[in-house]
Amino acid sequence: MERLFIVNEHAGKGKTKKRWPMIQRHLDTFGIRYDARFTSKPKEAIEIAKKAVHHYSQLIAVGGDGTVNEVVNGIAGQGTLFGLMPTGTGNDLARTLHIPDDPYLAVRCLANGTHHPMDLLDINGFYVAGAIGIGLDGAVATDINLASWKKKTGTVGYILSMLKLLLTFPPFAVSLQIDDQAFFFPNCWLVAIGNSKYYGGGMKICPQAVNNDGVLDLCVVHNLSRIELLKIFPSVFHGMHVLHPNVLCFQGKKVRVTTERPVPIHGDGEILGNTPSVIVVRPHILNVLFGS
Ligand SMILES: Nc1ncnc2c1ncn2[C@@H]1O[C@H](COP(=O)(O)OP(=O)(O)OP(=O)(O)O)[C@@H](O)[C@H]1O
Repeated sequence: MERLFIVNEHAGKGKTKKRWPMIQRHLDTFGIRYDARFTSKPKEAIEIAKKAVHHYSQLIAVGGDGTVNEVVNGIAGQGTLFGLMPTGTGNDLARTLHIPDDPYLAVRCLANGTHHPMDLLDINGFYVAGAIGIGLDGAVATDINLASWKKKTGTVGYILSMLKLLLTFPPFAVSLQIDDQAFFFPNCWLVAIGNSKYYGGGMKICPQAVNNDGVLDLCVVHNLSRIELLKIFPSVFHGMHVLHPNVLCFQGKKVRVTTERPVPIHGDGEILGNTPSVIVVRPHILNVLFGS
């Protein structure tokens, strides 16, 4: 068998459970033969994917960005083709790869089989397909992941967490070593490192990021009052925050992040511990199926 679908029925607050039978019908319509495995607990998709690379030439994640990152971590560097059916809440990688939300159109993309190599971010041996956030947004991700009702309410939970942390999270001093250049920001809110443009369900945090250019893009938000930060926040959905003089963009291949106190890190919404940290771009390490 050529294709394995790894299905997280818990992704998308019940959406995946409803969508999977539709996806199956469309797969039959297109005459696509496949096997399917369902995850029974968090992180299991990594193990399923690791074993499946020996038996399948294509692995397709059915879920959101959490499921995507788990499958990606099981297959990166193995040459196995990676595809996805977006049935999660945020679906940021699907947005980047132009894979439609509609199950019929998503299956049609898969049937067309257009693929290209893509870069990934490597943080302490863990791969991230979209973007990493350090500081304020890491604290927001932590807050949401700790309160399951906030996860369930989606955007409402996100906005409530963001407002709470905008009022309470203290800025931090950060040293960045980007390749051979050193920077210091004494009053920083967040450092985002993008392989792709999006995180957090459509926030264009690193608008210049291209996921197959062999470089990582950084966005540093610093030296703003809480009120100013609140004011520029909506502009991130259009990537216009980078026009503000206190939002700085950099590019590189490797970044070392050192902070005066440990601050939280997330990768595509999953909690990845605290600083200090080193993030490296791994060029063309994953072959991905994409839409038109
Ligand atoms: N059987 C399971 N029971 C509970 N949780 C699971 C199970 N299988 C996987 N998970 C976890 O579900 C979490 C959420 O999945 P995922 O991120 O794909 O969906 P989402 O949060 O709705 O979408 P997005 O990340 O795009 O917003 C993942 O962290 C994954 O580890």
